[in-house]
Amino acid sequence: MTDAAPPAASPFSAPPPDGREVLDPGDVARALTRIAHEILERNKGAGDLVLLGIPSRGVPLAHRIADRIRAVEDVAVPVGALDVTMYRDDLRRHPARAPHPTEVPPGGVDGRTVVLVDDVLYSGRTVRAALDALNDLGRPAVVRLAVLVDRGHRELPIRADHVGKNLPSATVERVMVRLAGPDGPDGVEGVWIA
Ligand SMILES: O=P(O)(O)OC[C@H]1O[C@H](OP(=O)(O)OP(=O)(O)O)[C@H](O)[C@@H]1O
Ligand SMILES: O=c1cc[nH]c(=O)[nH]1
Repeated sequence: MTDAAPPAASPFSAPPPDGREVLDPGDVARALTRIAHEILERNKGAGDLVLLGIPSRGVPLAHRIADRIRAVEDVAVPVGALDVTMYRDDLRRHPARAPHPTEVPPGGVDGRTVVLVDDVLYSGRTVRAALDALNDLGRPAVVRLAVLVDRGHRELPIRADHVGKNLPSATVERVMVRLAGPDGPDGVEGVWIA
């Protein structure tokens, strides 16, 4: 007999029949507000900041963080979109992904503090692709990463600087982020996929 520790608790550790809400609209709003404040603190203000959202949900999230920064500092931080489709390392396995437009704000990224924004951080492969995509746009002074949810299970040495919520999860789960507008009310759901 062994004294093995029980597996780490997961917020959705039993197979939920229809998914389980792990963040509600208020949780999402508070997480985005905190991320905006953290970005400002770390950058000592909004100077030279550029937010680049990774499609699809990273783009509206970047705009929402920028709205919060404007409310605090009265500065309109440039926001753009960074498509990573052609930089993915699984392109051969999943060639049918539709690219989204990359939109670089006027002023570009050279010498700026670029904050990449995405909804979920999991293996880290999307962020790896984003760093390659960014490299083709210019040379930022600093690149940081903000995510609404970090669910662990990294496959690459990548970490986020600003995390809305750390959600322990099992690999047989999928974390689904819903954003007000296209997806209904804001929320984060854990869905059992095995
Ligand atoms: O860390 P990773 O393992 O790369 O996973 C995280 C990525 O997975 C999801 O994107 P997905 O490719 O599902 O596309 P979507 O944004 O259109 O949902 C999510 O939006 C992140 O971009
Ligand atoms: O659970 C996951 C894993 C990757 N991407 C997501 O959006 N959710």
